[in-house]
Amino acid sequence: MMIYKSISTQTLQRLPMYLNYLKSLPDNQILNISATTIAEALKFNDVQVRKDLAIISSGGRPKIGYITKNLIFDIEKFLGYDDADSAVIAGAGDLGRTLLSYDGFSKYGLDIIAAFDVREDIIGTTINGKKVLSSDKLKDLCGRMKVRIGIIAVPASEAQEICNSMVESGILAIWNFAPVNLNVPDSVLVQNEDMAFSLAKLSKSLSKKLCLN
Ligand SMILES: NC(=O)c1ccc[n+]([C@@H]2O[C@H](COP(=O)([O-])OP(=O)(O)OC[C@H]3O[C@@H](n4cnc5c(N)ncnc54)[C@H](O)[C@@H]3O)[C@@H](O)[C@H]2O)c1
Repeated sequence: MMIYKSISTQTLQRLPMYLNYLKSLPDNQILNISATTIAEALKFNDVQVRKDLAIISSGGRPKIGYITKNLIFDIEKFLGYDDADSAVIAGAGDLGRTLLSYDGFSKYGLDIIAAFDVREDIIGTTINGKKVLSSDKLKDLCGRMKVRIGIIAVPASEAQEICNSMVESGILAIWNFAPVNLNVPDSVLVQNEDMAFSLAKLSKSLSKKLCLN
């Protein structure tokens, strides 16, 4: 069994890119792949790629590289994509509906089984085959179905309360899109998602670039 060393956020962010690239290769045509080839394809530094891959896979061989399908397996295993986790979404508004409509999450081991909302006109509807249930049912359903991931797409004012219900139901990880800092016990993981932050970074980089020109 591979014992993983600790991993930086930057490495963690690069792993899905390696995975996407490897999965984009034609089936059964590229049996072995080197860190250098991956680095060239993604325009990354090859020393960096070699270091990243060495953390999550022991399959690299000098001059041969990695067996492609084994490397895909090792990255998926490290990222937990090999074992689908059930998830629910709180809030089936604009963002919640968009997330529910995206089928690609299953590739990342995320199986969204239902959504919860408070609006009578939305409750009982189905979005992309997923039922929207009343928010009152969240605790009971998540507890019974042993749901591990909760996605928060409710207004900021409602986010902490819905987060509390998720934690009480046994949810272990929260993907939070609401612009609030959630209070959770240490045992619960929270990943905050903020497009405004990414946009601010982009806009700052753009103004720096324009100043240099
Ligand atoms: N992270 C990002 O980059 C990003 C991008 C867009 C929106 N957001 C945030 O995501 C959240 C949702 O945005 P939206 O545009 O979909 O809003 P929206 O108003 O379209 O949808 C919110 C939904 O939550 C429901 N809701 C309200 N209280 C609830 C509760 N207690 N339980 C369950 N459902 C409840 C509402 O009925 C509504 O359907 C907001 O907090 C918004 O700020 C974040």
